[in-house]
Amino acid sequence: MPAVISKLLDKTSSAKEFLHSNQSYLSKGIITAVIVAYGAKVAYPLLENLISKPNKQHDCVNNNLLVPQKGPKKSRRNLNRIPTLNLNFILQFIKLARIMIPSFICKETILLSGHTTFLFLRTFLSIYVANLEGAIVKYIVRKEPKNFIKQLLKWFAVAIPATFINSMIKYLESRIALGFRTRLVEHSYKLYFKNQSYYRVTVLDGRLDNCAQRLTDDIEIVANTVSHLYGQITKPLFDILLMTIALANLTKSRNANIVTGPILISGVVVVSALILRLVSPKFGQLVAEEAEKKGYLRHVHTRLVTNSEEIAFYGGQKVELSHLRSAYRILAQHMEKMFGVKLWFVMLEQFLMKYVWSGTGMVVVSLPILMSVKGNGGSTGSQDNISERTQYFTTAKNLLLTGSNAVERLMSSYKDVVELAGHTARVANMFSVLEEVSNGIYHKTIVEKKNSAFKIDFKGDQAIPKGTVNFTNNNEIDLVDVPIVTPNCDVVCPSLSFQLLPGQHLLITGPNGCGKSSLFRILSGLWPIFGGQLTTPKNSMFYIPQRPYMVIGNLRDQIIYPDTQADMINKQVTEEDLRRIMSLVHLDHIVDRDGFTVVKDWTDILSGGEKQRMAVARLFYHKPKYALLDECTSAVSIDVESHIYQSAIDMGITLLTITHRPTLWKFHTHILQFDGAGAWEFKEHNAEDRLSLKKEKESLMKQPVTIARNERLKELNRLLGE
Ligand SMILES: Nc1ncnc2c1ncn2[C@@H]1O[C@H](COP(=O)(O)OP(=O)(O)OP(=O)(O)O)[C@@H](O)[C@H]1O
Repeated sequence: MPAVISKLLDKTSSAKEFLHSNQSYLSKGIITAVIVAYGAKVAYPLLENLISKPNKQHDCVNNNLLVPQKGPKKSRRNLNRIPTLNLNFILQFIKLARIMIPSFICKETILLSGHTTFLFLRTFLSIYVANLEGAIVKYIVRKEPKNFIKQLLKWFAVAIPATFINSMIKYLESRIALGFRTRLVEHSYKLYFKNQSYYRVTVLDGRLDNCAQRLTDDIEIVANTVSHLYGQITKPLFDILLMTIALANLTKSRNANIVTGPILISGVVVVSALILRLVSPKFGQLVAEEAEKKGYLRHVHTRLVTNSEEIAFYGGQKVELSHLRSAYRILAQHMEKMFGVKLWFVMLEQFLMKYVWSGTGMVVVSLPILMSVKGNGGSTGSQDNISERTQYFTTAKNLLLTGSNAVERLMSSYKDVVELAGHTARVANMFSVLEEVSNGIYHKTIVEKKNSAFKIDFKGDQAIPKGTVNFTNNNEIDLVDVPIVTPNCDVVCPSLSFQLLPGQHLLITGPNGCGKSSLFRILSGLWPIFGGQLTTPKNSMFYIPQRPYMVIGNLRDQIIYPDTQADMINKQVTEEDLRRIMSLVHLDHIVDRDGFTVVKDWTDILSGGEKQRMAVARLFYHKPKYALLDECTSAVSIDVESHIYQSAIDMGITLLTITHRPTLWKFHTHILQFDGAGAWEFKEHNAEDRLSLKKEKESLMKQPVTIARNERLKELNRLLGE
């Protein structure tokens, strides 16, 4: 608008005179109007959203987010809101702000104070430069080269603090963003690792679609945007405030009491702000959807990397590529849609802010001229008067320009705030879900099973784990009527009871999917129990899966995991001890080859059998009371396997073994046999008996097929767990 005013004034000297006499009314009017307009712009949507009812569209948005179809009211309310500027956003933002700025005096507040000071200084500098430019123009008009050079040198001198202040503003903005991010990351890690939430949130709960995306990208965007918005909003506010004061001082002596212009400008700005508000796309929702789609694409990539060898063996690249393409296409289509709606919104914004406002400025400037009595203010005055007026005009124009830019920045930051709402919603939802999960509250889409022998209690869609878990120092495992229930509330076994004492080695058999590994998950406390009573020794169980996990680090780290080197030293375990353990599992050649300290990608460089033996080395290092062995030696040769089992028993470790290998029977004293239909049998086991059953089965297999033979074979299979 000031540019237009300037052009207009350049063209007509009478207009120059007019501005000279009416600057006060014009500048004050414009500034007041834009402040009013901005206030209306911000306040209107806030009020509107505070009183608005939830949108119907919510359900379909959140179906993508794996939100429970029939979730409890509180969580549904939180997750089903379209992220936008409303009360929910304010509450979520306050929650995050308290994490980002934990106390009145902390690193972040010190950085923010510094940032604010530099923003304030920057505004002062703008006023100083505006005055300086006015003086430069004055001396040009007066043709006074000496004074001109003096002012020009001042102008150059100002460049030094100006560049310093500008750089400091950018530097502090980045530092604040990093500070906020660190606080949010620390908080999220605390929640993510509390009570194994990282496992529970994916397996037992269904509310967070892609935690990794929220933990990384969303947190980063929230921190950066908040830090950026702080400057983006504070600086224009300072600009408007100080420019208004400067302009008021500048035009003090020329006050005019005309109100038509300010009213007209205020009206136009308020109406254009309302139009923009009315047609503004739901940026918060759009960015939340974009983040979700980006998260899915990342998830597909991660799966490909994790399972690259299996995929390569299968030659599954065609299918994987199609998954990746489809995930990318969904993201790209969404972004195209976003760019589309942004395009016409930005067009409208530019049209209203730049052209409608400037047009109104022209009208306001021309009104008093058109309405003034001929002959008034038409004189050109002396050379000095002209140069003074030119200086005055240049300064006022610069101040107006800065002020109007500030208003434009403020108004366009509304869009950023709405986009921030999208990311804030994702991060705040993640925090509340993690908090609930770490406290044992899970929500998942569950179809209630009516005809199960065990009845799960539901509150809404939330299954209530009613069983009790006692931790004991007696080293016994005792289950009384404990059902095996999956996270989807499938009852695999309605009631299981057995007691095991140290030295009683248990063999667990049964068909696939009958609940053998689930029993381990229950014994380890990963899955909640829905009934009965479980007594288990505390911190005395060590689980080894069929596909062992290799940790980042060197060979020593693989053996002692999850201990650290410091723990190992505390336990007075030496590298010599580790070497002995490695030779027990026949892995001494790896120690000779790689040593204990070389960091390698052990998942890739060790064979399947070596990885399993490494996991057993871990068991031997920790020497727990109980070992939960889930087909953990299926890739190990039978002779080494027998040697490993004997060593474990010799170390005093009590074994609970899931295996399909009959060669391992002899190492166990008890057997738990599931039939796959919910029934089970727990009894003492005699290795001799099993051997004779096995022999009987082998001889039956050689006999001709009869009904009696088949029936007996079935029975033998049941007894042998095959
Ligand atoms: N995270 C999970 N969410 C939902 N259901 C699960 C989950 N993990 C396992 N299940 C289900 O629980 C049932 C028992 O699984 P479990 O892993 O205990 O079987 P298993 O007896 O160890 O079988 P296998 O011999 O094949 O390893 C299966 O039907 C399985 O699909």
